[in-house]
Amino acid sequence: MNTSVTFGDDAAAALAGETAAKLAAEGVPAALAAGDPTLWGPDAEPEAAIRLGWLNLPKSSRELLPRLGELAAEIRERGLDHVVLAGMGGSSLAPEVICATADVPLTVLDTTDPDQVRRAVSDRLDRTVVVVASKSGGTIETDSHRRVYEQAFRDAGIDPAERIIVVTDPGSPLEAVAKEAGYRTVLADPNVGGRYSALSAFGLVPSALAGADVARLLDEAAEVLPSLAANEGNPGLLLGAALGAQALAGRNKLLLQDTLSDITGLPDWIEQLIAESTGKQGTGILPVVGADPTGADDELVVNIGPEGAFRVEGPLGAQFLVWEYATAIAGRLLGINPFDQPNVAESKENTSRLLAEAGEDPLPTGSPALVDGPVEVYGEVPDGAKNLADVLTGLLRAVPDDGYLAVMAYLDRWAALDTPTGKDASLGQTAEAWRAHDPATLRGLLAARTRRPVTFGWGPRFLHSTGQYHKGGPQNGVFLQVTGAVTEDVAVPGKPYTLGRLQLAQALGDLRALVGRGRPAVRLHLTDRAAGVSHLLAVAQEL
Ligand SMILES: O=P(O)(O)OC[C@H]1O[C@H](O)[C@H](O)[C@@H](O)[C@@H]1O
Repeated sequence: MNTSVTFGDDAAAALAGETAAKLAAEGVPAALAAGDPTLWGPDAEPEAAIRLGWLNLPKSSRELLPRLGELAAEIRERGLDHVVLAGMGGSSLAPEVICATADVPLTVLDTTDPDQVRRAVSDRLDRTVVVVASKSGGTIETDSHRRVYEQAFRDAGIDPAERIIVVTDPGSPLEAVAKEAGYRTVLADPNVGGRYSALSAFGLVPSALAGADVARLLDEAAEVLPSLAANEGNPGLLLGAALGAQALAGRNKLLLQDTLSDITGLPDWIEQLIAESTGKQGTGILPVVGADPTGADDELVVNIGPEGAFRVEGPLGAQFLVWEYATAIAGRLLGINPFDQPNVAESKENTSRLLAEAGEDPLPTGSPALVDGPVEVYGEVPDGAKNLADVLTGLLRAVPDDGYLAVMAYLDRWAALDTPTGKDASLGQTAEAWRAHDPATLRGLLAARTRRPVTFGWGPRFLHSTGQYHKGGPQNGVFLQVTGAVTEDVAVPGKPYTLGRLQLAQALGDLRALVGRGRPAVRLHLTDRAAGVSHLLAVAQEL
């Protein structure tokens, strides 16, 4: 199956073509194919030297296939048909797309929300196998999920060693834990960064266990691989040239559309790849998922699939590789290191500090600037703001001409599915009821009231994705956090914090990093989650 990049208009095609030709004249495709770490300048070289393994994965990951086949057969034989993946960012976004595209069920756990974690843990525990995936082996969310599941299995009289499978880098603290506990472990290629790991053990292990055809994925990637070494007919070069050159020309908001392709949810994966790779040193490309084009000057619309002017067509395995390649190329054009994420650590450190300093006391939330029904508003609100509508209007007004509004919801992603719909409700009515209670609906409501891009992220998931861009990219973002009261918390065995406390500390830690940069940022706290979401959406609707 062919992989192609198509441009809608002559100007866009010419810009991409000229830029690609220049890169080809500099020998970039051959150098990248040979794994040359000098392509991003001397500062990036040490990191690039250990981050180009993704170019070999279509071949090297084949070695994993027999083991994956065995593991999948084993869990099937033991009747374990509920696969849970605990992993953040690069350790879960690819399997989510792979499994959604293959239409096989996978429960992804990339949250600290107590309700959402409880929802997963109380679902078919007797038939559950948990893949604990972390490259560094030190990610706090994933560590917490492992601890919560270990406890839940023990409480149910199940030996965790029969149910937990670990994917990590050789030598990580998680590998040591797994060895000690007797967990089956698949070690990943350490020369591949998290967000470039779709075709590594991180992408393949959970997907294979869930029933996706991962051999086919590698075939699809292997088919496009030879073209990535070429100066002509190289879709990765052309896409990267387009993304980089367009961003340099000011079109640095990348609207990702998923229309009529056979692939489900690829924009969420691209979002992390592009935002974390390019959003640094005050520059970068902001991916915007789920938005309609507004025609603004800084907007670049790219479609996955056969629709639209500027589009990338090809099967999922090839798309992964082509977008990774394109991101590396765009990084070179933007003059940044596409393999590090220097500003992600800052929020993590703030979170740890907040937890350590508070001890057993409540976290330092401050007092609300105003209260509107079930919504408390924290942070700087516009002068004279009397209610939530004034606050939202103020935030929208604060977005600069070249900026964006980021909505970040630290809530249960699936809570809207609990909305009672009545047993005779049609599919359409049910979907409408869910939409009306889904915090993600806020994105569209606010986007309808501004010409600037509005992004939406679930916290803490986005901290491992667009969070890097928010803090490291151009400082023109305006930020709206939503947190919610916790009525039933989840303990993290062996740790002094609960999930609810960790979640709030993550929100406050990131807020601190944003406010510290002088960015307008407000936290809305829902004292009653369901009522708060309804109120928030009703107010946004009426703006
Ligand atoms: O796989 P892990 O080491 O647990 O990392 C998971 C994620 O967290 C980090 O914060 C990075 O910013 C991401 O790029 C990474 O994918």
